[in-house]
Amino acid sequence: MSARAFDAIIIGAGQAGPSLAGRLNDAGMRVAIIERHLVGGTCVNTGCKPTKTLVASAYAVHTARRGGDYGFAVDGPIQIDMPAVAARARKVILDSRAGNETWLAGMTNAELIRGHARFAGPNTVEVAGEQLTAPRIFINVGGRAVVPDMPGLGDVTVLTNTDMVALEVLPRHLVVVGGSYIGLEFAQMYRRFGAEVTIVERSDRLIAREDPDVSAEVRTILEREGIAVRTGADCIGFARNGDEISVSVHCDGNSAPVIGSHVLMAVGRRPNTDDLGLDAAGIDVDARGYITVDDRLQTSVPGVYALGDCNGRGAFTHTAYNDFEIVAANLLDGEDRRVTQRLTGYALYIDPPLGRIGMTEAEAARSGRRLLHAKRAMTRVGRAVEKAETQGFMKVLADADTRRILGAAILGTGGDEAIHGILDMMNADQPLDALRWAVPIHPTVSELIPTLLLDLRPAT
Ligand SMILES: Cc1cc2nc3c(=O)[nH]c(=O)nc-3n(C[C@H](O)[C@H](O)[C@H](O)COP(=O)(O)OP(=O)(O)OC[C@H]3O[C@@H](n4cnc5c(N)ncnc54)[C@H](O)[C@@H]3O)c2cc1C
Ligand SMILES: NC(=O)c1ccc[n+]([C@@H]2O[C@H](COP(=O)([O-])OP(=O)(O)OC[C@H]3O[C@@H](n4cnc5c(N)ncnc54)[C@H](O)[C@@H]3O)[C@@H](O)[C@H]2O)c1
Repeated sequence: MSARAFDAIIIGAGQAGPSLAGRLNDAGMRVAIIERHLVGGTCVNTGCKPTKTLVASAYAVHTARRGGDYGFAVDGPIQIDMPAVAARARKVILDSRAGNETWLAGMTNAELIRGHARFAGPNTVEVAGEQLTAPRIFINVGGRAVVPDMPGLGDVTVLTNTDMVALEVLPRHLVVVGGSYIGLEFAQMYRRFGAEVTIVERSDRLIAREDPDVSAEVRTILEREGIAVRTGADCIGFARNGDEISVSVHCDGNSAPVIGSHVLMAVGRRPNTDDLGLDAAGIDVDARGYITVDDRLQTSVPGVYALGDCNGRGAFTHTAYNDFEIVAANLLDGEDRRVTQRLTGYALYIDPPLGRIGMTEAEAARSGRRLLHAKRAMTRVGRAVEKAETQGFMKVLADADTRRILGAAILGTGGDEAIHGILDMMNADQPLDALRWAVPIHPTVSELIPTLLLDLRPAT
């Protein structure tokens, strides 16, 4: 087997790899970046980008159906052209992927190598019949959908996010197993495209990592659109039912199974670390297969780093990108950036979206702090009223002694954007009082953030 030496090897061209290749390339290092499938990884090809494109199509359809709320009528039922909807998502994927490929091709010191990479030793990776060596290796291999061994699964065909973003037909009835980010986003968009939709969730509430009032409001929003929600599903199993699939939900024997034409499995993701030869390099993983890293993202082997979803320290595009920023700043800019300095915000892209940052109420209560709390319904937000999008609420939690915000949720129109006002304040480590004289723009959702902070009262 031939061997080549590089200054750095990057495994995976997802959300951290290409940006890191760019910085190392600019620093004059000879870089190999290895990709076994599609440049851009999950976010570009089967995750954020196609789903948010589909969410936008579904929003447009939904708004058209609500014409009466805005003073217009559409002549006849709204016709959905699913191949055209899918083609729009495909174009966004292909443009983004091509942009990434062109960017990589323009890096004069970096070489994109196509193939599956596997460690042969601490400094050695095998790919496409070659051995590559480098003193620094960066693992950015991401993850994939979990399809657990559930009763009857071998007898039916189920879909994952990868299949869903390429679907060109409208399911008669989509059964979504898993009521968290992936499940909820697909459930609402397919309901809006016209499918019957049932969500089957094992926990006793949807998106169970959030506070119970968030879960309850999300459920109300989805049920209002005609989505059936079956929580506390203790007996999920699958069987063929003619051309369709029967999904059992409860063990009690009284509740009917759901008969669906399509089933989406959205019960979590697992890291792509099982076929990477990590043993050959002595790189440690945890019980769930995530690569163990220190605060600067170095693995158990000096010189080998793990970035993005595969290190279990984040599960978002912005956390993968921030991993790149941390590693690049430490290696190239003489900084000392650490992952524990990161405040992770995120959004759930149902409509209206949920913007989130910091602690939930349960986490804040466990912290033992004296808490302040404020909540405001979106019916009391002028911008939401004007847009006729008044579902949801915004709420904030603060520490009564330090007067720092601990966490916030904005479940409402523009919540994914407005949450940044709070996110930025938390990052700047400013007290609540810093917003006392802020003059936000009217009419916005953000303009209610200072008002919300003035409403803070001791939590009961
Ligand atoms: C349906 C869905 C919607 C999402 N929506 C959002 C969202 O709205 N916002 C958000 O922040 N996040 C979202 N995410 C999460 C986001 O996509 C991931 O957090 C992000 O892509 C992680 O980036 P990464 O670089 O760690 O891995 P990835 O993007 O998965 O990239 C890893 C790359 O490594 C390659 N690879 C793996 N193993 C090897 C190997 N042995 N050799 C060579 N190459 C290899 C893979 O082919 C892949 O290209 C979503 C995810 C899904 C599934
Ligand atoms: N908007 C976003 O930023 C966004 C969107 C989609 C995905 N993502 C990322 O993708 C990751 C995965 O999302 P996800 O929704 O697949 O997973 P998840 O881990 O967030 O939720 C999995 C859900 O499935 C349920 N579940 C787990 N095992 C089950 C089983 N055996 N049977 C029945 N139900 C079961 C859980 O109770 C949970 O509700 C997220 O962590 C997120 O970071 C982010």
